[in-house]
Amino acid sequence: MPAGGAPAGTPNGRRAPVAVALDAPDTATALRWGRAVAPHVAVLKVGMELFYREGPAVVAALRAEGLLAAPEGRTGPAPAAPGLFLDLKLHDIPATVAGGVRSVAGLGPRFLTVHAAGGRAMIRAAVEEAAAASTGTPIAIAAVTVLTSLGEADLAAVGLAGPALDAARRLAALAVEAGATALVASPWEAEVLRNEVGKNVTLITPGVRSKGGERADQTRVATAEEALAAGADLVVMGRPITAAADPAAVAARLAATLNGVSRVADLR
Ligand SMILES: O=C(O)c1cc(=O)[nH]c(=O)n1[C@@H]1O[C@H](COP(=O)(O)O)[C@@H](O)[C@H]1O
Repeated sequence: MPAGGAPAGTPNGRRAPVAVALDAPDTATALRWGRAVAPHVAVLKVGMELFYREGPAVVAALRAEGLLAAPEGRTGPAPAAPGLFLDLKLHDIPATVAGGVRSVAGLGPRFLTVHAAGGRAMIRAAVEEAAAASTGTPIAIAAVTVLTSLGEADLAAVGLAGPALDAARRLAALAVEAGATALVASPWEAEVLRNEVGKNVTLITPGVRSKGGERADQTRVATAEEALAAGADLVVMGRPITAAADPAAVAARLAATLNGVSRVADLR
């Protein structure tokens, strides 16, 4: 049992560097999934489907059950519960984005997403507001580079100069320069981005699937092991876990497999 009395997610007591996307239609479903996976993973992600319907109350409900760490910060060498990844993908004029950050800062997210394509001033506004409004654990502004659902033809269709790797590099550099301390990209870009932004930026990769697994709407995909080996700190997984017959078993298996692969010991 790790210090702090947290349940052991992996054989050595570390939580796996996985953010489970709770893309649930309601709080009851999110709580059910959260109970199943929280003992095994470092982060729970609340995104637009759940947050638009349930609002801040869903975060309070997850915390009330001990499924999310308290916003005040660490209580010991091992986190008592997963951290909150609030995935709202803010993308608007700087003042509006700053207002959005201010409105959710009290929820104590460990990560909060903005679209890097919103530009330097917007990202800087988010970063500054996050620093000013944080009430506990610092909020990392995570800039989403090129969505993992997009392929090369999609980039061309929206007028984003590709290939995806170049677009991700460009957006990552801009975001880090504007103060973002986390980046979201596909596993395909992880190695290059890691080399370019250094080790102090948290690299988050969605688009994670098992070998031959159902891609659904994802395009630039790899396995969790591949993503971590390429330099990711945290992999995001939703449906491969939450749509499984037994999400707890899938999360436990994943945690056991990833134990030892991760670069960061107790991400949260
Ligand atoms: O910001 C994200 O988390 C994100 C960025 C991205 O480029 N691609 C992406 O899939 N995501 C999120 O990661 C999760 C992936 O879910 P699954 O495809 O079900 O594993 C979803 O909640 C997406 O909103």
